[in-house]
This record gives sequence, C-alpha cells and structure tokens, in this order.
Amino acid sequence: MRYLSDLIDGLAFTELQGSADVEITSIAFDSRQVIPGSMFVAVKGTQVDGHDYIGQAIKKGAIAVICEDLPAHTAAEVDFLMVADSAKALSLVAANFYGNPSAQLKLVGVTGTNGKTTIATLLYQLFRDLGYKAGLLSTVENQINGQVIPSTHTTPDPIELNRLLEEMVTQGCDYCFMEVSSHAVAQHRVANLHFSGGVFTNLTHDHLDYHKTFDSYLKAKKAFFDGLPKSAFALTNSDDKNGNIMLQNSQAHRKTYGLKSMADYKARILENQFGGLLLHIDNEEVWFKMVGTFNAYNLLAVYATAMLLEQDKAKTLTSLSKLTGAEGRFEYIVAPNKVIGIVDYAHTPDAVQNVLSTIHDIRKGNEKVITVIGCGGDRDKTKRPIMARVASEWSDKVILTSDNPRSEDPAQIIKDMIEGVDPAFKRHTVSIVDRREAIKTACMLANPGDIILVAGKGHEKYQESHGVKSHFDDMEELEEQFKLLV
Ligand SMILES: CC(=O)N[C@H]1[C@@H](OP(=O)(O)OP(=O)(O)OC[C@H]2O[C@@H](n3ccc(=O)[nH]c3=O)[C@H](O)[C@@H]2O)O[C@H](CO)[C@@H](O)[C@@H]1O[C@H](C)C(=O)N[C@@H](C)C(=O)N[C@H](CCC(=O)O)C(=O)O
Ligand SMILES: Nc1ncnc2c1ncn2[C@@H]1O[C@H](COP(=O)(O)OP(=O)(O)OP(=O)(O)O)[C@@H](O)[C@H]1O
Ligand SMILES: N[C@H](CCC[C@H](N)C(=O)O)C(=O)O
Ligand SMILES: [Mg+2]
Repeated sequence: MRYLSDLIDGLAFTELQGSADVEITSIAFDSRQVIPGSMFVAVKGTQVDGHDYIGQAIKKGAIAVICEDLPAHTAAEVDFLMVADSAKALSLVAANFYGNPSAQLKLVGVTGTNGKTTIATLLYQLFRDLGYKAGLLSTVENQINGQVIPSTHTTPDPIELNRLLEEMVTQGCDYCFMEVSSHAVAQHRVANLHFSGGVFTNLTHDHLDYHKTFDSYLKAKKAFFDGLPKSAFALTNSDDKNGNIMLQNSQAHRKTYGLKSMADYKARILENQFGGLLLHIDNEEVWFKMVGTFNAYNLLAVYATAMLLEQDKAKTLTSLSKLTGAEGRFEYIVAPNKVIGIVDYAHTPDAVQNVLSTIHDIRKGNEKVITVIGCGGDRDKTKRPIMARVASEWSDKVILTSDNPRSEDPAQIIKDMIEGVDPAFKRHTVSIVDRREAIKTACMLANPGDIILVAGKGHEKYQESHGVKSHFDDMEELEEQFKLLV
C-alpha cells in the first residue's frame, strides 16, 4: 500500500486540500483508467485538457487529484494538490509509486533523430551476451531478460515506464537501455529517472509538426543532457554539428565518439559491403555484421558506452561482431533470380539519404536501385517533399506510396511528396497508393542484381488508416513476390 504522503515526496505543490494520510491504490493521467482509490493527475494535452476530466475521474473513484488549476467545484472527500506543471508532477509521483526503480538499475538513455532503436537494441543484446540480466525499452518492443512486452511508444508514459523499470528490478536486471524521444523529454516522461548515462546519435529534420522549429527540437534533446546527474556519463557524436552543443550545459562526465573529428572513441571504416563492415576501432580490426556508414557510428557508440560501463574490451568486440541489431533496419533478402530486397525504417530525409548512399557504396556494379517509399499521415508535413526529392535523386526508379496515412488522404500525402521532386527526375517517379501493389510493381520492374529498397515501415506489422490498423509487413510482401522471381 502506498500513502499519498509517500507519493508526493519531493513534490513542489502550492496548495493541499485534504489529508496526506490516505492510501492510494493506483495513479492515472487518463480518467478512463481510474479505479476506486486512485490518484488522478490532470495534464493539459495537445488534443484536450485533462482538467476537463477531473469530474469524471472522481465519479470513477479518484480520491486525490493533482492539477494546475483548481476546478470550480471541489469535492470535500477528495484531496486536491495544486502544482505548476502536472506533467512534471506525474513523472515524480509515478517514480515514487513504483519505489524509484531507476536508481536500482544502471539506466542508459539514447536520444537523437536516427539510430536510437539500433543503439539501444545492440546494447541490450551485447550486455545479455556478456552475461548480464538486462531490460530494453524501444520503438520495436520492450524486453526484460528475453521476455517480450509489446511497446506502443518509443518512450512509454511515466506510469508504464516506471512500472516496467520496477519489473526489471524485480527480475534482477543490472542494466536497462532505453530510447529517449524528443516528445518524451518535452512531456517530462523521463523526468525523475536516475540515469547512469546518456548517448546522443545525431540531429536532423523530423517532428517539426510537434516542436515547430528545429531550435526547439534541438532544445528538447539537449534538455535530456542538461538533466543528467554528475555521476552519469554523457556520450556525444563529435561528427554531428550539434554534438557538442548537446553537452554544453551538462554536468555529466562528457565523452565523444566519431569517425572524422577528434574524439575519445575513434573508428575508421576499412571495408563496407553487403556482408558487413570492417572497422579499425580503438586500435583493433574487427568485422561486424551490420552494414553501412551510419551503422559504423551506431557500433562505435555502443562500443564506447560499453567501455564507459567498464566492460572488457576484447569480450565486447567479440560479442558485438556477432550482433545484427533491431528488426527492420537494413534487413535484406535475395530472390532466386538474384534481385535484392532491403527493408529499412528510414522515415526522415537524413535516414533515406544514408540508406541510399550506403546502397550506392556497396553495390558491385551498375545495378538499378528501385525505391518504394511513403510518408506518415498526421506527422511533420515539411519532411514529405524532401524525402521524395532525396529518394528520386538517389534511385533509378521511385514508387511513391502510402505509409500509415492515419486521418489523411493518402493521395494528398503523395501529392505533397511529388512537390519536392525535380522535373528532371519526375520521369522515373510513379505513384501507386496501394503499398502492396507498389512493392509488387517494384519486383516486376527489377532485373537480376537490381536492388529494391522498401523504406519507412521497417519492423511495423500494420498499415494505419482512419483509426484502423490492418496487418501489413514489408518483408512478408517482398518474400511473397520474391518467390515468383525465378
Ligand atoms: C503528440 C503526443 O505525443 N501525444 C501524447 C500525449 O497525448 P496528448 O498530449 O495529445 O493528450 P490528449 O489526448 O490531448 O489528452 C490530454 C490529457 O487528457 C487525458 N484524458 C483524455 C480523454 C479522456 O477521456 N480522459 C482523460 O483523462 C489524457 O489521458 C491526457 O492525459 O500523451 C499521451 C500519453 O502519454 C500519449 O499517448 C500521446 O501520444 C500519441 C498517441 C502519439 O502519437 N505520440 C507520438 C507522436 C509520440 O509520442 N512519439 C514519440 C517518438 C517518435 C519518434 O521519434 O520515434 C514516442 O516516444 O513514441
Ligand atoms: N546513426 C544513424 N545515423 C543516421 N541514420 C541512421 C542511423 N542509424 C539508423 N539510421 C537510419 O534511420 C532508420 C531508423 O533507425 P532507428 O530505428 O535505429 O532510429 P530511431 O532513432 O530509433 O528512430 P525513431 O525516432 O523512429 O524511434 C534506420 O532504418 C536507418 O535508415
Ligand atoms: N516514430 C515515428 C515513426 C514514423 C514511422 C512511419 N512509418 C510513420 O508512420 O510515419 C513517428 O511516429 O513519427
Ligand atoms: Mg526508435
């Protein structure tokens, strides 16, 4: 049983109506999740204001409410606490409710536009291989010691997050590796967690629908490092132009990694092919199964993190050389007639550019590159024309298609994409709204040796349109079509 007084330990509140000596059964920020004896935290959201649901929460049995503005009518039997920022308060009471599990783990957060899932997953796989019990919180899935728990967000909400961390502690985990999205930092989902380290990947264009400007997107990421304690390490990519800015105001122990500039942890690419990467890393030559320059950065970040967590160098490199990373990231198959299919989660301009330049670097001759790509609905519209431009410039043929249109008209999303395609490249760009048909057409157009990139959905197993998620799997589609390519 938790008492209200325990949950609000450390909370700066301006007013308390009622007694702190009551038992709380659960906490909820959604009135629909309230059960008798709950504490309800009213959060102002992007769609609605949680304060409008205080009445409903009380009807469902809430006995304590945290809010920024007191409602006109308060119930005498309910405790009310006023705070300046309910989202921040939520993360504190959630951590207190679950006994501050992050302090009992070595928790490492990974942030940046691209590479978070790859790095967090590699770290999780590496530490399990090194013999530790570990947890993972990622876009693809959450895991505790091999047990898979489906994930709905890149970074869970504070209640789910602390509940999962508590479960990791119960199961004896030593480490947890998690992705920290910019939405999570802005919404204080990770406030009040005790991090042992933070890793920065890179910062390029994404999520401007939510953050509005690149500068506020940058500040959201930077706030994560500003909040790290002195005892933590902060590891940044010194080749990224914002890499050093990220750590500017961090009191954590600062370290850098890079392929080009001066850095504490350095690597050089010796070979980059479909079979993998040969890296000169910290004075050793090692083959890895991961493909592409961007994965050289990811591998180096993982290696540096392992060193900062005081792991053995030889064991780390041996284990890392066997790993293949997260599902749907540069995964490839070869058809009987030698057409190559690649499924990749590239859904930002930079990621599309990286994955296509990698394909160009590693292809053997003049094989054609056919790209199937769409852009998400209800997401940053300004990235649409840029992604289409990059795809058209770096491919011999592009098929623009749908990728989770959500509430939007898929044909309109494709029109927004076409705006970015240079007239010179329009000849080799076609639009096919139905993603299954688009993939099928790419397979029909491909000759032996050609490379088909299906970008944007990676591990996703659905296509979301008008609130309905229907089963869809890019790799499954390619496999079906490839059977016919003999
Ligand atoms: C834009 C965004 O991030 N929205 C998140 C946010 O919701 P919101 O602020 O829009 O909430 P709202 O619907 O306005 O509601 C406000 C409050 O009223 C409450 N409410 C609402 C209705 C009701 O009947 N009763 C009630 O109490 C809600 O529970 C909420 O507390 O807070 C919710 C609870 O934590 C999240 O589920 C929701 O994620 C939505 C579903 C989402 O799509 N988020 C994506 C964009 C996201 O977070 N992505 C990032 C990473 C992307 C990446 O880089 O990969 C992620 O970490 O996953
Ligand atoms: N270090 C990197 N730099 C640039 N691009 C990368 C890097 N790592 C991966 N990518 C590209 O970005 C895509 C997404 O990678 P990943 O899922 O690891 O990123 P993420 O940061 O977790 O993305 P999300 O914000 O959606 O959770 C990959 O499929 C690949 O195309
Ligand atoms: N985490 C990202 C993933 C985008 C993946 C793409 N398939 C889409 O649906 O837009 C987002 O929610 O914006
Ligand atoms: Mg991710």
